[in-house]
Order: sequence, then structure tokens, then C-alpha cells
Amino acid sequence: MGSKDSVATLKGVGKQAAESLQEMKIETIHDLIMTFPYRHEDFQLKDLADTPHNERVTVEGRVESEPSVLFLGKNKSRTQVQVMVGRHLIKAIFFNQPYVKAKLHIGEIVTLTGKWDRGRQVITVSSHTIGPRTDGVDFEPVYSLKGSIYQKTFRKLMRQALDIAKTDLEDCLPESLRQNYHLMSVGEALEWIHFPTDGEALKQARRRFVYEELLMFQLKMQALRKKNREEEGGSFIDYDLNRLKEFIQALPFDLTDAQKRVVNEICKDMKEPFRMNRLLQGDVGSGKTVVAAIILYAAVTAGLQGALMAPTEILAEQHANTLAQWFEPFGLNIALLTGSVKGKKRQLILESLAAGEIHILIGTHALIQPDVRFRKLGLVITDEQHRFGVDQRRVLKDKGYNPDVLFMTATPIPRTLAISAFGEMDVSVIDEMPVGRKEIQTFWMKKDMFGKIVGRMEKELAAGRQAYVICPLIEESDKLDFQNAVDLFQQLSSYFHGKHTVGLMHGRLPADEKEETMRSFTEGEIAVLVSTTVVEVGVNVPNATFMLIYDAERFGLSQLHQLRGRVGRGSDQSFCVLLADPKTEVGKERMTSMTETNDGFVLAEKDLQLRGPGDFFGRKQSGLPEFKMADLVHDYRALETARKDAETMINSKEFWVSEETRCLREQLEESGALALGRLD
Ligand SMILES: Nc1ncnc2c1ncn2[C@@H]1O[C@H](COP(=O)(O)OP(=O)(O)OP(=O)(O)O)[C@@H](O)[C@H]1O
Repeated sequence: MGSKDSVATLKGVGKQAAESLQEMKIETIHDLIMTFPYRHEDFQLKDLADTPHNERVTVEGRVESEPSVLFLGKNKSRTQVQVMVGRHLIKAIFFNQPYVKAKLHIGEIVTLTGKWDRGRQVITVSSHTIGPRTDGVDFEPVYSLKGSIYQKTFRKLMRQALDIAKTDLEDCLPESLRQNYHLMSVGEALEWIHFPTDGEALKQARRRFVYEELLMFQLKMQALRKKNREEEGGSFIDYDLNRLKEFIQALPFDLTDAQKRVVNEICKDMKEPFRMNRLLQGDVGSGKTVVAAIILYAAVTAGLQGALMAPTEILAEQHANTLAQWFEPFGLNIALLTGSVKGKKRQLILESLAAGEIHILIGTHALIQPDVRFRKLGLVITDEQHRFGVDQRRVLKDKGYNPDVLFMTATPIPRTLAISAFGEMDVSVIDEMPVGRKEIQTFWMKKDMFGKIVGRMEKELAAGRQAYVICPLIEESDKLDFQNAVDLFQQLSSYFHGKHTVGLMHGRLPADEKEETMRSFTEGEIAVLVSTTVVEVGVNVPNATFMLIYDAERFGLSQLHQLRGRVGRGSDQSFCVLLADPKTEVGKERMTSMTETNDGFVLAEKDLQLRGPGDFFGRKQSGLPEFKMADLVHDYRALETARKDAETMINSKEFWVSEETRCLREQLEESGALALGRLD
């Protein structure tokens, strides 16, 4: 028997177990041994003096008092007893187990496992045995199981499977790498992961699998990057540096150093014969649009066309207006194509585009519709990468274009996530704000202070500034007691009646109404814009200096930061008020973080810590990989190492021929990374 055999050949696999295994997609013995526990129960005896607050701990102690039981209602009770653990006299609390009273006698030795409250010196017991600890099991693996199989049965099968697999197990990690990083062999590591008896060895075993998993992932990414750049043959964009300089000179402001740096990085990339595949990150308001404009112009000076795709019509229109202004003196022909451009107008645009008369096309998804044909497309910029489907490039390719691509995002992505989610890309970062910007002052307030807040808003309005009021939902829903944008719009309209105009904006308005409202707000005809989160991305109205966010606890930190970024875009002092009544500690921490910093990267790291990588983008299509063992927050060093190693390997000759790397190569082939455009 060997590791490729079916798990059905193991002893003791009955019908139920077989069904459970099937449900867990475990078919072969190899699949089984590669199913790792999601955690290990730690039953080692610990010294309470070294145990952090709220940690799970197992201790041995002597009962020092008669237990007392308090009944708290139906089937609810709390039993309390004093126990001497080493030199600590602590309280042990058992919930809903009144029968333990009869077993706990003064002088008796007990072993308790539970959560340690360091401040109150209390253990809330989750399991216990009367008598000293004798079983000798320090760690117990806990698997995430499906169906009706028990942990114990699963462990028994695992034992058999591991013994069989050991006879023919191949180690994919090259010996030289293992030696270099002092990593265990695969057989050894599997033994420790599934049957640990020693905490340190368990840690080392985990370290091996984390590295292996991240290396494999990065190999895929790097292989893809290499393939994208070299095999598909990119365009060599031979731009005219002098004309670019003239354009930059003519801008109404000087570029920041960070903007200059990223423009250089991107231009260098465009000049190379490879296809550019780059992510441009910049905090809200850091000035990404002008960078986009400069490099679009670069493409135009090379005789090519450029496209800029935005996630919403509002944003596409805003970009079109801004670019039209900047490019007007340079005789460029810029067109806007969105879903609401129809009929003859659309036909005309399509014709000029195909004839090469339009230099830069700006729009939404409408840009990649089947009938949109460019004459010579050289560069595509997409704004807010994670809102776009990943298939767009394939669509472009299918049309016969293979342009350089730049993705822009205003969501500062912590580096660990950036190199995982967008690992096959190069990354440029604008990490500096234009001069003269003032920090937005942020306050966290309760609803009963509404009067005061509106007073403050009025002061800004009286000075000729504008304000946003953001609500999470459009209409009142039975289940969710959110403030309703329509209601609020009415309230504020009557409050400011005769003094200031109030506008309403939400996703369900028809496109032309949205556009009209946005235009009025941009031009200052509307003073207060009540809106749902549709204004979240990119809207640029520098005269707006006040933002009020309702039910702020409903938003993630990155989203709040995005919203807040709609103010503070000019040189005036701006304010942001978060109306929130968070119930959880995490929620409170989020509000406090918002009041403490304006730095999107700091907040992004915080968000990642508070919510974990899966929730970070708040959307399924985040493109984040799922790892079995690795954790993007804690294992970021391993991720960086794996990335460097993978890059070296993929670009070396040996990797593709050496016997040592054959196993990795085979896995890479199986994953499809060498054949397809993008991985799962
Ligand atoms: N170097 C600069 N000096 C002064 N103002 C600048 C500079 N660069 C950009 N700006 C201005 O700053 C404002 C914000 O720029 P822009 O809209 O490009 O930001 P952004 O990075 O796209 O932000 P968001 O992600 O929030 O949309 C604009 O009004 C723009 O004209």
C-alpha cells in the first residue's frame, strides 16, 4: 500500500466515515495526511505567573475550600472553589456543572483546563480531572471535520495513513533549502503536526509547512509574472520625454517627490519590451489621477491610444473633466464612454476610436464591451482594482490587444496582502501627500450630540464650504435600524430651508440624476450632500470640508478612511464626525484609531489585525489566496522570504532542469500556473 491508495483501504473506515471523508474531499491517503489540524489543544502544565491574561491554560492544584454552587435559573449554575496552584491561591469557576461540587473535597488534587483571568485570578474551567495529571498528552490536534466522523476516529485513521505514507513520501522542498532554513523533513514534520508531544517540535513542523506553502504560492505568482512579461510579448512604449516634461510643467501644481518617483518607475517599465503589469497604491487624496494622466500622455506621445476605466459613472465623468482640462492646451482628443452614452453619440465615439482620432478613452466597464475597438491601444489604467473582475485583461486579449496595464487603488493595502493578492504584479506606492494639506480633525460622538454637530456644520457652510452626510443604507429596513438617507435628507432640508441647499445621492437613483446631483455639488450649487457610500471612491470636491458619518460602527476601518478622504482635499482645515455607538471592544478600537491617525497605511494594518485578511477587502473577489497553514498576518516574514526565493528560482536556469526541484516543478505544472492567464 502507498500514499496514492484510497482512504477506503484503511482499516476501520465504515460507511459513515467514508461519507465524511468524501465530504471533506479526502480521497487518497496522501490527501488525508495533508489535512492539517486547525489548532492544537495545549494541555501542558503551565506556571500561572507566566500565563498571559485570557489565555487557555492547564494547571494542577489542591482544593482549599468547600465548593459553593449558585443557581442562576433554569439549567444555569455557577460553582466556585478555591484552589492552590503553586504559590497562587486562585478561584476555579465551573458553569452549569453543579455535580462537580460532590467531587471536590478539601485537600484533593485536581487538574483544570480553562481560561485564565489574570486580574481576578480566576480560571473558568472548560475541562477538569480529579487527581494529578497522568495521561501525559500535552497536545491534542483538533481537525475541522465534516459529517459525522469523530476526532478520535479521525486520529486513528491518521495514524494508519501516516505509517503507510512514510514508505513512499517524497519531500518537495529541496535539501539545500531545508538545510539553509533548518526545516524538518516532510515525514518528520507530518509526525509532529498530527501527533505532537513537544511544543517546540510542533512549532518547527508548522514552520516547515508554512514556508513550503508560501513558497509554492509565490512560485506560481512569479511564474505567472515571468510568463506575462516575456512570453506574451509586450509593447515597447517609446514616449517623448520632452513633451512629457512640457505637460508636467503646465500642471497647476508641482508634483510631490512621491509622484515623481512613481512616474519614473512606471515610465521605465513602459519603455521595456515587456508588458507592464503594475499596481499603483496611494492613500486617499495623494494624487493618483495626475500620475495616470502623465502616463496616458506618455502613451499618446508614442503614437498609441490610452484607456482609463473607473468603477462608477460619477468617477469616470470626474476623471474625464479633470483630464480634459489638463489636456486641452495639448490638443488631445478625450472621450467619455459609459453605460449611459447611447445611440448616435456612442456610435460616433466608436468610429473615432477605431479611426485613432480619440487619444484617450475614459469610462466604466462599457470600455470593454465587444463593439469597442481601438486603433492602437497601448495602455490601460483601471482605477480601484479590486472592484473590477479579474477577467478584464482576458477580454482585452481576446480582442487582440496586449496593452500595458496599470491598476490604481486608493485602499492602502498592507504589504503582506499586496504581495499575496497581487503577487504577480510590480507595485508602486505614493506615500506622500501634496504640500499644504492639513490633517483632517476627526471626532467620535454619540447621537444625542446631533444639535451640536449640525451647529458646527452650519459654521462651515456659512464660510462658503460644503458638507457630506453619509448613511449606510438607502431605505429603512425592518431588520436593520439604520438611519435612512431619505429621511435624513428631508430633516436636513427643512432645517436648512432658505439658507443652504441639500442634495440626495444614492445608488438607486437613475444615472442621469446621479450625474446631475454630483455636478451641482461639484459646482457648489448644493451645500450639503446626503449620500450613501456611493461617494466612497474617488469623488473630488476640494471645497467640501465637513463630513458626518452616521452609524460609523457599521463600516470597516478602510472604508471609513475612504469616506473621510472625501474631505481634506484642499488647503482648508477639514472635519470628520463619526456618529457611532459601537457595542464591541473591536468596534470601539476602530473608532479610536480613526480619531488618532490620518494615515491610511497605519489604519490598513490595524484593520488587518482587527478583522483578519479574509475580511480586509470586505468582498469575495478580493483575490486573496486561502492557505492551509500560513497566516498572512503572522507569517509575513516567511512570505517575504518565500517571495525572494521564488523569484530567484523562477529566474534561474537550474530550477527548470534540476532533479532537486523536480517535485516543485511538477506541482507548479499541476497548478496550471504555467499554462493559464491567472490562477484560482
Ligand atoms: N502635487 C500636488 N500638489 C497639489 N495638489 C495636488 C497634487 N497632486 C494632486 N493634487 C490635487 O489633489 C487632489 C486629489 O488628487 P486625486 O484626486 O488625484 O487623488 P487620488 O489619489 O485619486 O485620491 P482618491 O483615491 O481619494 O481619489 C486633486 O484636487 C488634485 O488636483
